[in-house]
Amino acid sequence: MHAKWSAVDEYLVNTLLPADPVLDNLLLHNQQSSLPPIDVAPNQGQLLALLVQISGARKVLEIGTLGGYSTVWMARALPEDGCVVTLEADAHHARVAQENICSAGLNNVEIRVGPAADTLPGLAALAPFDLIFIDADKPNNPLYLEWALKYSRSGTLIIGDNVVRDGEVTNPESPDERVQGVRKFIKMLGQDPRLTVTALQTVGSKGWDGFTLARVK
Ligand SMILES: C[S@@+](CC[C@H](N)C(=O)[O-])C[C@H]1O[C@@H](n2cnc3c(N)ncnc32)[C@H](O)[C@@H]1O
Ligand SMILES: [Mg+2]
Repeated sequence: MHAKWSAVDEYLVNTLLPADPVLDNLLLHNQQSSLPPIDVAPNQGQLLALLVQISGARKVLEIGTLGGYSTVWMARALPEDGCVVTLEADAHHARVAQENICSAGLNNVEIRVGPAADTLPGLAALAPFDLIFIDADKPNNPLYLEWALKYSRSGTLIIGDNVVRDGEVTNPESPDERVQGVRKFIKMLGQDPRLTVTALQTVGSKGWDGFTLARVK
């Protein structure tokens, strides 16, 4: 089944998305730098870019940079005065991301290095953000949602990545802390009267997963 999911993704990406040597090189550089291939898929990157544009976002906050693949998708979609602030705990990942962002010719991205729990409190002066993409260590998703809400305004979009985890998200007894973090995150989203929220499962080149999409009322 997975082979077919990947084949469909390949077909859709090749048919719908323009060839993009900058992003191809970015992924190659990530691979050569031994980064894990856990970036969003190209069609999901394009979805993030579309969400930036549809929402008219100018200020984007990303939690979890890796090599900056999703960062570049969002940064490119911004208007001229827009910016992405992206948080990364791993100094090597952040260095590779910085190189990738320079190679992509972008000057609207700021990487803050350190555990997001430590760097988030320093972003108050930049808030509110218009779009917040949560894609880091999943056990901390509940904490990141609290910060996202603090740094939001009416209309802010909050996106949570990798919330299905091969279906394991339905298992309340899961010993996996990432699953437990995501389960608590989803419960918080569902119970928060400030949010309109949905979630979608996805299959494709990245397996079986999904994301949440919330809008602050
Ligand atoms: C799934 S990857 C991000 C993928 C990226 N958003 C993309 O799609 O191209 C998660 C990243 O979060 C980082 N990370 C893990 N724990 C973190 C923390 N406590 N604070 C900030 N970043 C963290 C990891 O080092 C990793 O680079
Ligand atoms: Mg992800």
